[in-house]
Amino acid sequence: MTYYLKNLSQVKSKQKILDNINLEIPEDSIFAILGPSGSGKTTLLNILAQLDQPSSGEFIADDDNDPKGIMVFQDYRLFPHMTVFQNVTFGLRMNKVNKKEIKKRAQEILEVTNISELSKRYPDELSGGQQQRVALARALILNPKLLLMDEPFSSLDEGLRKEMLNFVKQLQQKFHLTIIFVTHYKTEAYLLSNRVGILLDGVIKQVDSPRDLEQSPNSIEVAKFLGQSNLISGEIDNDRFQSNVYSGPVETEQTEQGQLYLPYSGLVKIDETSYPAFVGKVLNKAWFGENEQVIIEVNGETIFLNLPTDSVEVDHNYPFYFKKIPKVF
Ligand SMILES: Nc1ncnc2c1ncn2[C@@H]1O[C@H](COP(=O)(O)OP(=O)(O)OP(=O)(O)O)[C@@H](O)[C@H]1O
Repeated sequence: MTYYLKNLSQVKSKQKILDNINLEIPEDSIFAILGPSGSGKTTLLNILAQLDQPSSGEFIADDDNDPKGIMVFQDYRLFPHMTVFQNVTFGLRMNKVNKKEIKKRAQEILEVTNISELSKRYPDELSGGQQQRVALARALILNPKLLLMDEPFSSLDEGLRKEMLNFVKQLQQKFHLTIIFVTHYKTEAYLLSNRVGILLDGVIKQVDSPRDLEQSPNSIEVAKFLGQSNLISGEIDNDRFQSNVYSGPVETEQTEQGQLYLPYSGLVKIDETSYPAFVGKVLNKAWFGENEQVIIEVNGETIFLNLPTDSVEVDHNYPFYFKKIPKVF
């Protein structure tokens, strides 16, 4: 089965919040939607969960007349006066499923989500991570085909967030779920999914793998939103770029002026390739694991790069290379 978002638009208070969204999401996969605050992520998920109607367009599936996602909310939305067991089984009780079946399903789901021993506690007796597991269990017990996750881990600290992301990946594989996960954290989107859609001002600007997004953003808006890149202004003459940092061939649609896109990671290397970039002096570097953030000076301009640890030394000059012909927006 494949889910299709076709020409989806949403207008509220005469303001266009979503503008002609078209997406194809195969079942048994995780699709991440990455966008800043206010870009329309929640508005989109509300439509996919049938909590709201779009102004135009449709959400359909080729094997399901009435596709509807189950939401897991950012703020958990647990019922404070109910125990974990009562929260998790709420949907089944509302659907009048018999008690024996409820108990059996609850046992399985509580175990899978590692909260069996918490079943008698109330939400205010749980940590944020535990509450999020309860919210997940409450959704999973309904056997959803499509799970919609709205920034579910944004209030967790970094370590726990990574743990929960891994957990979601495991759940996806175990239950063959289709998950649409919205977030404004790039690392969350990249860790979870190999297919990420960038939502800016209600428009899906690009859908690609994390690597392709980083190495080949299709617009300066996407490049700026992804951050972690140097943008160098210069002149263009016959597909050749002229600037203080780099002068040479580029890939561009601009004709007079543009900005050279140099992401911190991935495009500029110290290893020799066919595309010489520039010579720079290392001013400073900061270690973070296998990579270092290196600050270099090129003809008076400062450039940030992530390079393999110990590949350069402070106060030395090095020739740098591009992996491929760089892009100018
Ligand atoms: N009912 C409404 N009437 C008018 N404007 C609305 C309405 N609902 C949302 N908006 C506006 O639509 C835009 C998108 O809102 P939405 O909540 O979908 O964004 P978001 O990407 O989920 O943001 P966040 O990450 O902060 O939750 C915002 O500018 C918001 O103010």
